Amino acid sequence: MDMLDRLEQVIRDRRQGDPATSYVAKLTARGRAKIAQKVGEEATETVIAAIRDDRAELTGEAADLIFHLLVLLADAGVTLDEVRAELARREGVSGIDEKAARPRA
Ligand SMILES: N=c1c2ncn([C@@H]3O[C@H](COP(=O)(O)OP(=O)(O)OP(=O)(O)O)[C@@H](O)[C@H]3O)c2ncn1[C@@H]1O[C@H](COP(=O)(O)O)[C@@H](O)[C@H]1O
Repeated sequence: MDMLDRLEQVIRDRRQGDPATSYVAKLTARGRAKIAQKVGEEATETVIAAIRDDRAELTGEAADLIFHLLVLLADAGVTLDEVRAELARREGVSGIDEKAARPRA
């Protein structure tokens, strides 16, 4: 089990926790739109750090982005293994295009 798998498990465990003591529980209680908004904010901060060429800031913002994306995926019931399977599928797609990259329903 790698770091991301462990974090995914912690997020699953904390979702129904006490919002007073758990950030995951607090953000989850605010609803899907708020979680998605946070992902958008963290993505923007990641982009800004990359454009500024600030390596340390980019690393921190990337961690924030991945964490919030995992919270969003958990809320939507999408697992990291499903995302891995999609990426693995694309490994076999030559000259990937938008249609080929889109997950199959
Ligand atoms: N990786 C993280 C992680 N990264 C960032 N954050 C929190 O994300 C929040 C982001 O701060 P912001 O100012 O953007 O958000 P905010 O203060 O809620 O303000 P709003 O914009 O939402 O109104 C901070 O409170 C950070 O502490 C995280 N909180 C938790 N984790 C992991 O999740 C696990 C479970 O956390 P709890 O649910 O708190 O137990 C922890 O053990 C960590 O491994």
